[in-house]
Amino acid sequence: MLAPPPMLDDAGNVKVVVRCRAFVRREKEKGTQCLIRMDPATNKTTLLAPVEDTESSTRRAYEDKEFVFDKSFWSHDEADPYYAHQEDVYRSFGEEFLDHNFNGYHTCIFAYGQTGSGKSYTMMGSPDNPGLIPRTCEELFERIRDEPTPNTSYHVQVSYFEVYNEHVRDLLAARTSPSMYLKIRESPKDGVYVQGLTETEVKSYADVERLMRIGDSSRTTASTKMNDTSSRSHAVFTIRLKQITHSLLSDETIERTARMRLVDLAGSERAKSTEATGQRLKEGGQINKSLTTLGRVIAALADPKRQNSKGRRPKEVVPFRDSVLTWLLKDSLGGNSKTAMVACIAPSDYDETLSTLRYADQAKRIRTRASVNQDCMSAAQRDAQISEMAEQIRSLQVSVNAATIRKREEATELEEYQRQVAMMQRLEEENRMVADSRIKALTAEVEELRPMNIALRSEIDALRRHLALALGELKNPIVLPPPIPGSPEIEQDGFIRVDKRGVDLGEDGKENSIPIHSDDEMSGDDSDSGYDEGDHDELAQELQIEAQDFLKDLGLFRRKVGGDVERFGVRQALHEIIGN
Ligand SMILES: Nc1ncnc2c1ncn2[C@@H]1O[C@H](COP(=O)(O)OP(=O)(O)OP(=O)(O)O)[C@@H](O)[C@H]1O
Repeated sequence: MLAPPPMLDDAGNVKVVVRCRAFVRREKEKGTQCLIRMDPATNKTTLLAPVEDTESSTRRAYEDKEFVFDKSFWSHDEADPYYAHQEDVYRSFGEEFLDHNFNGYHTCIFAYGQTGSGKSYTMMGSPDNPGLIPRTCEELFERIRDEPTPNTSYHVQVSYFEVYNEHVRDLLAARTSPSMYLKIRESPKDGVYVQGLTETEVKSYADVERLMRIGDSSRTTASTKMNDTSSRSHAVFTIRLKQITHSLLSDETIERTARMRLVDLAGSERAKSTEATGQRLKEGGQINKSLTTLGRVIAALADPKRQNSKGRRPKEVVPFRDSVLTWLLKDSLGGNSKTAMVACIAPSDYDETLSTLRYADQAKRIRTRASVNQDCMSAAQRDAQISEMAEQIRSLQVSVNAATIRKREEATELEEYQRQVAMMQRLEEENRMVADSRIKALTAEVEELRPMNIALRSEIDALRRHLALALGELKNPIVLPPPIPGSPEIEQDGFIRVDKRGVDLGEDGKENSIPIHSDDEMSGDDSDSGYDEGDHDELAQELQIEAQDFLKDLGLFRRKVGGDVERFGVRQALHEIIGN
């Protein structure tokens, strides 16, 4: 059978208890006066005005202050019959809060007080005197073992983190350098949570003890004037209890999830008392800042105007987000949680103790509205949920597979691309090398052919000059003086036999070169001479045409040589020409 059905929505005030510790060695040595009186019967706590210090220059009027809380734990004098041991504190309300968890409520217990006032002692304690956290965990497993609800399976998870200098650090994760800080997120379903926090499944109290040791050794502590092992951070230990009960009668499944938050806050401190400097002073500043924000949150939540707003939106916005601590405790202080505050006080410090008691007095006016975190599901609904989840898993599997294939394809494509790029680079390099060697070969060839080219040019020039002369001679023939009679060189027919310097002389009367006449003959009737001016011009014209053709051919020849040199290189061009 399931546990008796709890009230599903339970509004109630934050439970506030106060605990006064014993003198520590430092206080005993100083012979410090005890300023606290407690009446366990009425739960009244009185802060006594200190006996005036006659030597002090500042004269201040102190007065006794009285406060009533849900419980006053007198842990000052062990000989006192009302002395509150660790066990008493746990039995008084720790046990009750564990009941709430088994009923499906979220709970939160936080210890508040000045530095060295006994918060860590109350929450964690020592191996000989375990505090609220180990006792709660131990009893949780005892109950699961000894009084299990029939047809119920239990799942317990533990997480442990600290808020140090406004950063969240996982105390169950291996320490890193530099420290790895976690982000805070908020969702409509889960409320405020720490993203990526280690949540370890635990099966026994021994498992929890091991995790507590790991977390405690990782926590940031330091020695100050007020406390040898002062916590420099707020530590949040969370237990998540899930109970799944299946009723065979109705074939229904009931799932209850409860979260227990056990918070050991860093102590408020005055730099003057702790004599902190450097890093310790900075830490102290951050601690005080977050505790001041917690004070403002408590004041806003405790405001009677807010309490009476009855569903209307209260005017003042609670500054939860002003510090990491208050943001994380948003649910515990102002929402779905049953919450308790343990105000720890030192017996001797009037101002600090008064501040703590005022804080606690305000907190007791805060009302929270806790509800049972329970899901009830019929077999049909459960089956539907299972098949819906199976479908979701299937579609996720498909997208994971597709992503894997895509990734693989992308990798192959990338490989191919890189291969192609490398090949292109290789080809480019080879091309460059080929071009280099061609340039070298061409340069050598050009150098080799240069003298031949020069010789050809000069030959062409000579030919051109020669031609020009020949043309000039044809246009303006040389007129020789009339022959001297009796000269052996002049023949009867009036023709000159040209001597060795010019044309072959033809004794035999064979054809010689151009006939040359005397002036007289030329000026007279020339019909008999067989040669006249008209013939001359004709011949000149023919020669000129021939010469022009020759020049044209020469031009064509040069262009062809130029083209071939361009196409085949000099040597090949020459081959071409010679071949032709
Ligand atoms: N109820 C108690 N009985 C005996 N000794 C106690 C008690 N409470 C605290 N002490 C001792 O007082 C000293 C300071 O306590 P503790 O470290 O718990 O203070 P704290 O409030 O956590 O300090 P801080 O804020 O600097 O971390 C410790 O030596 C602790 O053993």
